[in-house]
Amino acid sequence: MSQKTKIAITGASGRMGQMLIKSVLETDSAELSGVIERAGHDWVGQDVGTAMGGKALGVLVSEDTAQVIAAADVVIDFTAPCATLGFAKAAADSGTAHVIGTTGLSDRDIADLNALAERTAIVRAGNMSLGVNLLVQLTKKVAAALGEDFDIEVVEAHHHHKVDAPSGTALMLGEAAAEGRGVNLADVSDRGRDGITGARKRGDIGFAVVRGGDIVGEHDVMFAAPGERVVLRHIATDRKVFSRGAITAALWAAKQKPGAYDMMDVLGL
Ligand SMILES: NC(=O)C1=CN([C@@H]2O[C@H](COP(=O)(O)OP(=O)(O)OC[C@H]3O[C@@H](n4cnc5c(N)ncnc54)[C@H](O)[C@@H]3O)[C@@H](O)[C@H]2O)C=CC1
Ligand SMILES: O=C(O)C1=N[C@H](C(=O)O)C[C@H](O)C1
Repeated sequence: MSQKTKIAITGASGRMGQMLIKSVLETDSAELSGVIERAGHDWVGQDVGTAMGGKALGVLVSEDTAQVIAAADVVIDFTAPCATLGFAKAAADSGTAHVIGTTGLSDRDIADLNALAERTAIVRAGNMSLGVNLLVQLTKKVAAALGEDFDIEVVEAHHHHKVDAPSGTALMLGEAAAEGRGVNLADVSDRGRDGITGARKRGDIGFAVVRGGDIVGEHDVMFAAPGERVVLRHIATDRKVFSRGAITAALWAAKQKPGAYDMMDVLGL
């Protein structure tokens, strides 16, 4: 019988942390080897199953990042940028593969993660769902096919707890559109319209952000020309789509050499 992949989860009490724990438990080829929460959190020291309101799982919530990560084949991390960098250092030190869903990372954070990926496999994506990664590919193709007569706007909507904007997914879609057009997103990105902005600049890629209620995650890429519009849309209604993608990435990452990977590598898209 082949051995199960040992998976550790960070941010155990979070919206995604809890969803990821459930997804690991539903995966026959994986076992939950440990869970981490930030130091001083109420859940630390409790059985994670009972902390989540269910039956005991025999896994205690730990604040000992290095120990939990070293004991795992792969750590899945959907938390916050400052925490993710610390987890990545621990994962590189122990050679544990690292799947990162955290968004809001700065260019500097990403450069630091790429350096750490020389020591272990890191899979990072602003969205781990199959549908969004397909949408990224479609966006690149449509942007390459349509010229600058089509203004590109990325519109995203999320729940009122979300702390970063535009979403990681919106930025992935913007990057894909820019790549399809053969331009750098940084040169054409328009992220903050307010007041007398002047007319839209031809070739810009605009971003618009909605925050409200319990919206799981919705993304439109609009190509708007005089007389017609093409709209590519993804709507997530259940966080399971992200956690299932992350488990697929984790099982894949555990077998990879050190390197920086994304969901396109995992899914072969
Ligand atoms: N890539 C993807 O497919 C997806 C990414 N996300 C991203 O995942 C992240 C988390 O989202 P949610 O679960 O909704 O947030 P949340 O606020 O519900 O949970 C965040 C978790 O991180 C922990 N945490 C925060 N700061 C920490 C620190 N300094 N050290 C240790 N732990 C810390 C918190 O205690 C909490 O358990 C966000 O960046 C979000 O954008 C969310 C869904 C899908
Ligand atoms: O914070 C969220 O909830 C989500 N974050 C990711 C993002 O920033 O794109 C992915 C998903 O849309 C949900």
